[in-house]
Amino acid sequence: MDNREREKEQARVDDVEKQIDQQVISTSKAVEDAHKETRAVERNYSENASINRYEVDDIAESRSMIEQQRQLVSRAAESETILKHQLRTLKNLKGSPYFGRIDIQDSGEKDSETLYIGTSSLMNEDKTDFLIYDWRAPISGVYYNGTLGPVSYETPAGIQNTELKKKRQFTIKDGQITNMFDTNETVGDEVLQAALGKQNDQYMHNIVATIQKEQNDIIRDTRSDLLLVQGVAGSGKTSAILQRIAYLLYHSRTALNADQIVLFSPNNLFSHYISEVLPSLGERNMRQVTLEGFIRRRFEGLQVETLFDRYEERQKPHHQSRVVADFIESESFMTAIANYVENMTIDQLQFADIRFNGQVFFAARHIKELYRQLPATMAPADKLVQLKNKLIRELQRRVKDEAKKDWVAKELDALDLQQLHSLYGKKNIDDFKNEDEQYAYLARRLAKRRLRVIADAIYNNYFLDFYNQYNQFLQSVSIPQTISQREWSKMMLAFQEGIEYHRLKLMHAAPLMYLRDLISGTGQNHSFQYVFIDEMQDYSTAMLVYLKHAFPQAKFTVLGDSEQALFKPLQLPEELLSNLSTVLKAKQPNLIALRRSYRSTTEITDFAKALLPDGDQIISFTRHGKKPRLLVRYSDKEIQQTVIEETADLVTRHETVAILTKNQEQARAIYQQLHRQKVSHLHLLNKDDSELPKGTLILPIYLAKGLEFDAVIAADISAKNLENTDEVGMIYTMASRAMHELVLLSNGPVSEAVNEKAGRLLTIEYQLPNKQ
Ligand SMILES: Nc1ncnc2c1ncn2[C@@H]1O[C@H](COP(=O)(O)OP(=O)(O)OP(=O)(O)O)[C@@H](O)[C@H]1O
Repeated sequence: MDNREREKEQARVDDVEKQIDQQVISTSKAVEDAHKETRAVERNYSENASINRYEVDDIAESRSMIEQQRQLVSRAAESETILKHQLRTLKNLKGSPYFGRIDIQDSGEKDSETLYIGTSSLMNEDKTDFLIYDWRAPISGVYYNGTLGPVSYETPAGIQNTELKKKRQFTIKDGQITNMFDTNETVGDEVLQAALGKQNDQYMHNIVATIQKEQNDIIRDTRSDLLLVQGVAGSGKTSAILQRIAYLLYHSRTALNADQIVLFSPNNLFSHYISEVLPSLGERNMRQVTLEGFIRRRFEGLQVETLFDRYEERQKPHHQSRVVADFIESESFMTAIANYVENMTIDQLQFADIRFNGQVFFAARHIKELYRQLPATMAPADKLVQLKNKLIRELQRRVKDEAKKDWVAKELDALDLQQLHSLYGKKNIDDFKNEDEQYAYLARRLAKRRLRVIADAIYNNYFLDFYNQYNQFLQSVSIPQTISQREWSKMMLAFQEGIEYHRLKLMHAAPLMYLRDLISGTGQNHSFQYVFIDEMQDYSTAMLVYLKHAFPQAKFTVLGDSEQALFKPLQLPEELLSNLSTVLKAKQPNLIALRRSYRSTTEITDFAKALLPDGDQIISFTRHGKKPRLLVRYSDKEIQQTVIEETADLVTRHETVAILTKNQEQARAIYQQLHRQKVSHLHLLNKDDSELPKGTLILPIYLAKGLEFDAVIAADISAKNLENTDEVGMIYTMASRAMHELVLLSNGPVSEAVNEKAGRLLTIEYQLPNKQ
């Protein structure tokens, strides 16, 4: 491109930067004024709200005045928020105001129109012209999707046609164009290469400037109620869905807010890693939850096995039979639960005593009797509400009786002055005729206070024993022929024992939550509009059924890579979509496959894909680096020495070096070795960590899911070490975390997962066994 063109573009950038500067000044001033205004109306409001509180005549008048004032306060606060948001947007644009330009010509028009595309829209000061178009605006779709020539794009008014005459890409840094060229491709490889060649960062970056066509399809899909993204490691699944969230928020400003979107992320490290993407696009973060956090909140007081526990458990040679777990985690098991609840008789319902001070307060038999008195035709959930009302009324009556009991008298005697004072509430000693009246009052108050635990128990359905109920269900459900009665009984026993010790296996979580919700009519949240699930291969079908039940109004976007399933068999994407559509009751399912892998160098991706039987479908991105190395050692001592040497070498070139292990125990052992060597910036990560520091990180592979590092050392891929795991999935996942360099270590003979083809893509170094 000639220099004149570049100068013209630079002049435009200069001009836009100047306008941004001016708008930053005027908006900052406006923010300041708005803030003063908010403070003023707030002050006014609090003054008005405090006067006339006692004169009855004035109450109505002052109420309406206060309401008016309240509206003023909220309006003032709202305009302040909007201005602050504008200021943030301007600051985000500053320095790098846009990354794309399209020239389009509508039919019948003499001239073409030039539009510039950036992370958000910007108008000139007098609001007559768009200086920058938001990347999410309908017309911007053309930039990502179209090749030169006739193109169409979707608008709220329908499909529009136009002709794309030019597409230009820019890299602008600190207000200077550092790179610019015209292209006919989606986004030229050159810019993408530059973006991918950078060092890994503590936070994931947005990819607006370089979104690829298939990713754009994911981002702009607003029709599907189930969008399944099956993408190979490093293909930008996570990046694309975060952009998708930004897109959805932009397009439904009035109907959707960030609180109505929830992302199930694989672990806390990941949540932290992606937390800057949406703010960098001027949007608020959606809610994030890990499966563990979601379950923990629903089983208070119980220690539920986590995915991580389960990974560790499954590596042990004699873990529990998969057939039983597969059945419990299946859709048909959940259907059996629904049928069981629907046909349940009163006699099958498992009521429990509600106890107080070590004694039965409401006996299970009594509660059942109350339940029996309710109309048989009433829906179970309604019946439960009625039952609770009855119990609460009875509790209120019994407060009086309890107040006369000894324990109340004893407790009253033991109260200090301050406690006594608080017990009086609004009354004081002069309000009572005599001491008896005063005592009766205090006793009632105290009894009521203490019995609040019973009210809570009623409210929380503690009078139903869901564990026992589930146990009954396990006894009654018909089991498939593949499972022997012995295996089934063993599992039931383990379940009961677990409950005794307040422990629950993860496989029981979804069915138990479902059973509890269906009986109690609770647990559903209708306000969520979108649920995103990352690393879906970690979710059982039963859990997905439960999530659909828990978020009945939500559209689902589900991401996964079955190759990274560390313990599950592969499933074809189409088969998966069909299963998921049933499970999630989808009417408009859609499947998008991502085959191009962006994260790693060509050499690393080529090795990783050679491990897979159907790896040929993966397309490596052309960005070259060193061949991955395989270092084979034959003793613990030598392998330890190699870890130390390789780490020392890699940290000279990279900011983050991750040593990935099979499990936490091995991670801890390596940490101790390196710690003794005084390796600096050394971090051992575990599942409760939520920050991703720079330096040398040691972590088990299941915690590295979704993350990426400049360099990776796979600590031990020997056949012996990876026994009892899905060796291919394990090595594939480890290798695909590396952006620039990969070193594989093996203590003894290498796992057979590294087949001949994969082996040829490595630089292999053997150190012969030490014969001493
Ligand atoms: N269009 C793009 N432009 C620039 N970078 C991209 C693009 N797509 C993906 N990347 C980069 O590739 C890397 C991998 O992306 P991401 O983590 O979203 O992939 P993923 O499919 O979720 O990976 P995995 O399943 O292995 O965790 C990230 O560094 C991301 O920034």
